[in-house]
Amino acid sequence: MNAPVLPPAVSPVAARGPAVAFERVSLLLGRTQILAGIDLSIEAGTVHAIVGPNGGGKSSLVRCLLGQAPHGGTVRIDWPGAPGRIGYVPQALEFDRGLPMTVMDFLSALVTQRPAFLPPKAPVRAAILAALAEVGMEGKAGRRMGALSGGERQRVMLAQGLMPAPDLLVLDEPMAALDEAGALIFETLVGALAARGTTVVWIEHDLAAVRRLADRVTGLSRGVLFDGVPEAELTPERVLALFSHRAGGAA
Ligand SMILES: Nc1ncnc2c1ncn2[C@@H]1O[C@H](COP(=O)(O)OP(=O)(O)OP(=O)(O)O)[C@@H](O)[C@H]1O
Repeated sequence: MNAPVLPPAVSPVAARGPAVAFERVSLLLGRTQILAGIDLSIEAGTVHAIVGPNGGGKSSLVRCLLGQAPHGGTVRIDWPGAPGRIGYVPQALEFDRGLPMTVMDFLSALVTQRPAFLPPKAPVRAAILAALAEVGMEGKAGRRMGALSGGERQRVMLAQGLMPAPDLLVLDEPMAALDEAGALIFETLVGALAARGTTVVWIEHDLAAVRRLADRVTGLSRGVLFDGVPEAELTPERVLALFSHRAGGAA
């Protein structure tokens, strides 16, 4: 029998995610200073939320973390042992309504090395179906990506971030298009990942969800405006100051 290609989406095996350190991180795009002097520590195995106004640099910060932006300063990912798996759920993506690609095609193209549109091998197919079930998308593997609703697409993106279970999970506004049931599924998944020691870096606008789920929260608007435990940091005054802060401007 072939060894399974992918472990279950969320395995109960104890694991520890990495710590992440941003040291004097800056990002200049054109003449705009997107990030300036970011010093930030994300502890291993914590759920760490990043909040802030539109354009404040949250997605840019995670692009620096993922090695996708030409930043200054240092980003360190300190793994407890050998480097583990990084999962990434990007901000909502649009798909052409006519795109002839099913949910199964899309996920198997992302998680296997096989040419797109070839049916995945049985263990991969089983892992994809399990991940879809975890995000409440059972029975929808044959649907076209272009025919999904925004929330369904978001659930598929979440499923791909879980395959296989990540040790570091980076989420960019994962709840944006989710309905109440989807938000509940998301919260349950984050709880399960936190319980297995995954480090979760989570960009979010829903501050109530951040209060419920996050161990720590950073307020970001070009620089770090606050950083700490949500109950202590998310005071009405801090939130008002953060969201009225004007980020960007010429360097
Ligand atoms: N490739 C780019 N070139 C120039 N400017 C960019 C580029 N990408 C992003 N920006 C600018 O960088 C700033 C920060 O964008 P970013 O997407 O990081 O913000 P954000 O905090 O994630 O915002 P939102 O909450 O709206 O998603 C914005 O002003 C944006 O216009």
